[in-house]
Amino acid sequence: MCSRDCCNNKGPVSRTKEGNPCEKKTQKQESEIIVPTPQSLLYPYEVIQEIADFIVKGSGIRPKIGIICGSGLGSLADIIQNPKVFDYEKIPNFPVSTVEGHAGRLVVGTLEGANVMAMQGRFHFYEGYPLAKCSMPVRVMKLCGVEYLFATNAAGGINPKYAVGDIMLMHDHVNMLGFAGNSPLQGPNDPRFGPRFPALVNSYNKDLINKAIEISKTMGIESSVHVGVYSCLGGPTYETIAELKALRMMGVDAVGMSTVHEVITARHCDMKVFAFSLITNKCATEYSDKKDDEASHDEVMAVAKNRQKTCCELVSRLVAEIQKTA
Ligand SMILES: O=P(O)(O)O[C@@H]1C[C@H](O)[C@@H](CO)O1
Ligand SMILES: Nc1nc2[nH]cnc2c(=O)[nH]1
Repeated sequence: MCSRDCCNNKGPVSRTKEGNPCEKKTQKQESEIIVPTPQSLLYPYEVIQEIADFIVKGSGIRPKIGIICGSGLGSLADIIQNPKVFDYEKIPNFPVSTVEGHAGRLVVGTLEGANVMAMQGRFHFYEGYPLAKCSMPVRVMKLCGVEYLFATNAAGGINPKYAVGDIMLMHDHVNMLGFAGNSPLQGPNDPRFGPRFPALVNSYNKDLINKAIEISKTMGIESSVHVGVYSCLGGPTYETIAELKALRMMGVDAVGMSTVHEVITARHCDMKVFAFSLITNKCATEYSDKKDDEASHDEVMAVAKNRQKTCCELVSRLVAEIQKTA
């Protein structure tokens, strides 16, 4: 609210580059101008290092594989042996999870003999966090020693061949937030993390995709496992029919609200990436009055709960493969 008697503006005073137009500019006011912090400066290297040291010292483990649990897939962290659990609130400079199905804990331990750390709860853009904050834990993983990122998510299936409960191994993405000029790497680049202009072709490790396909055959689930393209939108709304049609025309097979900025951050610091979507709902691409066509978080959570055993087995077996060849 503007406090000047001369002013009729009773709304919130917005501090733009030009300042409040109804106040005379003074020297002091110039210094009050708020310039948004570039995303890359939100978590400087030293802060990430501090968080990583806290986790490595606190757990006594240097993890090689980092796992991000998607909505309703927190059980991927429950299978970790000898777990050392860190609540996000207790980790210095860590955000908190605000979404149902994302517990807000970091679990460090072993899986199939490999040292791993898992985020039971990720951060989303729609929670109000900038992308660099959403993907900051990936950099923490890197400085903890992580070489492989496993990112999982719940997603809507746009490809008409996909059924609810299927798994889509991600082999590429369409970065819709990036199209709009938003990136976790926006701002000055710190070369200790990676290069100014990272390439993203081959972001999704082909060997790991092939291994996962082989594993799906031994598990007898190969007919419900696909390889496809994921796209991340800002959320929290699910998509309109027109948006889904447009995404399908662009070659997108599954749509969600996460993962892409984590993958960008991981590739920037040269981590090997494996990612999959659990198809929790089918996205309608034609107009109809059916209530069934409406996505809901309850459905997402219920399907994830039903399929968590399969997802856990796929992840454990792939970790075992990596450990075997280490
Ligand atoms: O964290 P993920 O991407 O798995 O969660 C998806 C996107 C939203 O957070 C939520 C919507 O139901 O599921
Ligand atoms: N954007 C988006 N995210 C999801 N997460 C789970 N299902 C969906 C969906 O249909 N759309």
